[in-house]
Amino acid sequence: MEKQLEELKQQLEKQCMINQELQRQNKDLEQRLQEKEKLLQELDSQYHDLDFPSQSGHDIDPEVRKSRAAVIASEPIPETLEIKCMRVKKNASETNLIVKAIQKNDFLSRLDDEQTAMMVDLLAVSSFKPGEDVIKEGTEGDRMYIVAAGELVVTQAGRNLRSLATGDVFGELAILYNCKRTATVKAKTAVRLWSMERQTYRTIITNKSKKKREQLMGFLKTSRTLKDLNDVQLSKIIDSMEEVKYQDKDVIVREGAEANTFYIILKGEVLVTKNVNGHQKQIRRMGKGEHFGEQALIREVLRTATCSADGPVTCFSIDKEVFEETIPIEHLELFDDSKVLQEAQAPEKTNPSSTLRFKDLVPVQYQEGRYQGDPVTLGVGGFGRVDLVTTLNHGKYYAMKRVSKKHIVAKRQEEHMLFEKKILKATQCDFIVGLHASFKDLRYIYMVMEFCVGGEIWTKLKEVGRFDEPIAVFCTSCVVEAYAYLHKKNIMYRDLKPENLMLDVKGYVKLVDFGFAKELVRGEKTYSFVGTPEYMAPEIIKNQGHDFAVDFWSLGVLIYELLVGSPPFSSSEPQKIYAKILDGVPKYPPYMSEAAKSIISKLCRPRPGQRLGNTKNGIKDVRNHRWFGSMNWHKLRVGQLDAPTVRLIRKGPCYINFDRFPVDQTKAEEEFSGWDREF
Ligand SMILES: Nc1ncnc2c1ncn2[C@@H]1O[C@H](COP(=O)(O)OP(=O)(O)OP(=O)(O)O)[C@@H](O)[C@H]1O
Ligand SMILES: Nc1nc2c(ncn2[C@@H]2O[C@@H]3COP(=O)(O)O[C@H]3[C@H]2O)c(=O)[nH]1
Ligand SMILES: Nc1nc2c(ncn2[C@@H]2O[C@@H]3COP(=O)(O)O[C@H]3[C@H]2O)c(=O)[nH]1
Repeated sequence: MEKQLEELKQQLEKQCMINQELQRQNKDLEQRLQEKEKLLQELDSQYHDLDFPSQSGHDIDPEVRKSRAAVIASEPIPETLEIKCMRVKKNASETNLIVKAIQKNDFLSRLDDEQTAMMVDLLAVSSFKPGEDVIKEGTEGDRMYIVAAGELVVTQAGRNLRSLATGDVFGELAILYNCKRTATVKAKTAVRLWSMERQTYRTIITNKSKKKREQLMGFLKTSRTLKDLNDVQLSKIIDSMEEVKYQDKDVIVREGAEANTFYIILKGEVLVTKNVNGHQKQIRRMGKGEHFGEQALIREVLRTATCSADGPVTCFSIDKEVFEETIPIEHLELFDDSKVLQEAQAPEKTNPSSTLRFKDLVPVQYQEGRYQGDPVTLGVGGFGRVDLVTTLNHGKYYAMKRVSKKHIVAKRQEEHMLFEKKILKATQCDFIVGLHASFKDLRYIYMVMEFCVGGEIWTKLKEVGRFDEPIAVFCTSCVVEAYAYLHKKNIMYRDLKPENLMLDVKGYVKLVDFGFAKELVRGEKTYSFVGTPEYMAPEIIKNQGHDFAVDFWSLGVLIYELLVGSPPFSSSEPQKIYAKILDGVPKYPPYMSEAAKSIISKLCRPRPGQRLGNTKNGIKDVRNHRWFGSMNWHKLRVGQLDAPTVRLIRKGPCYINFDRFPVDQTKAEEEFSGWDREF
């Protein structure tokens, strides 16, 4: 027995030693693997522009595809607001708590003083008993909260994440749009909360921004110097102006100094004095709506008087340089791209919609692989699915977008859908996907588009990491031409991102997905919250009203993402993305060229009026930027340039440049409300 035990012990010891040796070998192997991976990564980063993976499209479960979804706040903004909630007067310590909470929150702290003050004023109070849910994971959010007193717990899928206490902010993204709640927040003790509904927030901010613009317009119209400018030009000046604050006795303008800025007083009073025999003599006192320093905008003069703040003063100011970039002083005309655009439109395409019948379209099937025999799906977006179809008789391929009518109604996207079709139908541009026909039945609406065989720029970018400069320049140039065409027709695109750029057979880039495009009268603003978080301009996030300038902001973001592989303002949490955008300073990697940095920083200027593309020469200034080097815009327009993007396109079955999607087993419900009568 003892001998057996001894043998067993020896065997165990032997086994232990073997295990240890195996563990050591494993560790060695792991280390070698890591080293190999690192080497591969290094090689990959050195040769990313040359290498191209040889395998065909990946199998994709639509749930896990990591392209970025656009967001939208779809409620209409009423002109006036009846505040349903209990508006509570706050005492000093409550105000202090709220302001501190806002200041320590990533996103809210970027709002301006006026918006913060308004928030303090409008927060309503609510109470919850221990155990009650304040927020339920997965539901749609409609308000944000600040903890006034008590303790709460945050859980996600039943897992405890953290506790929240007095002064903590939660659910703040919901004041921007109807996002899904990412966690459950439950009262642990009895709690008192400050809360603000999105509808309240957006209505107040929007109406305030509108009023402010109207007021500034009124102020500018009283200026004799600016009297010859029309509303569109005045609106552009407002877009370029910056708010500046002064304290009591601050000298804003000093007599005899060089002059280069024009001011409008928004708040407070300004004293105008002049030096008379060595003494400062007061000439006048100016107040809200009055302006000074306008001489500087038209002629080289030294300041003729001193203007100083009498108490705290807020002004809206514009520098001479910026003013001249915004409005051509010599001849006050807006840019005219009509000649260029006439060239861009040629040659005209014929619209074959009359010959295309729904019953003649058949799905194309995968010819090999896991999904062999299944219909080919080219893409799945937030609203629809795009399938590859062909015609029975002449074998042409089309991309057919199919969207559930019920889903459109549920998401209140009826108008957007009708507009998307209207725009695509009216569009004849080589840089915008062509629409051949549209159909509808009880469950779906369908749009039959030209098939962009080269796939998404987004997929190509993920495959190679980042683009070399010639490819990025080429892709961006195509977008610039699409913009020139759309803006000329007074259409903003509003959803630029690599996911919405497709390659045609020649490697030319086309814009797809016009779900967020909108027609806008020049000089007017729109106040909806739309776009993809990473690509959103600061004025959209701040609900200040936006226009065509948002497309130039997103162009800057696109150039950055094409060259770097990820966008300049990014995070896994949308509120952090918005905070970064409002900070507005992208970090440029060392390998980025000076020309690229220059064009990105000019396109991503926070003030829309100062943005390249939106200044006095319009889109011509973008085309003329040195980053485009010797781009031959004419050859590009007529399709005579060799596209450097062709080397990104794989050869093989027609779906080889697309990810593969499993067949859609679901069937949308029927929808009878009739919104699609005009579709
Ligand atoms: N003309 C086309 N040719 C080839 N593929 C296309 C075409 N149009 C769309 N696709 C593919 O289908 C995907 C979804 O299309 P689209 O973006 O129009 O749908 P959506 O539901 O409106 O998406 P989103 O969520 O961006 O609003 C695209 O990203 C692309 O991969
Ligand atoms: N998802 C998540 N939410 C948290 C966490 N800590 C606090 N919260 C808050 O819980 C809230 C749940 O609803 P939201 O997704 O609107 O916003 C969430 C956050 O404000 C956390 O660690 N993860
Ligand atoms: N010289 C002068 N400037 C005035 C008077 N009232 C207001 N101002 C403003 O004071 C500003 C001082 O700088 P500017 O000379 O550029 O433009 C001047 C006017 O806009 C006035 O009576 N005389």
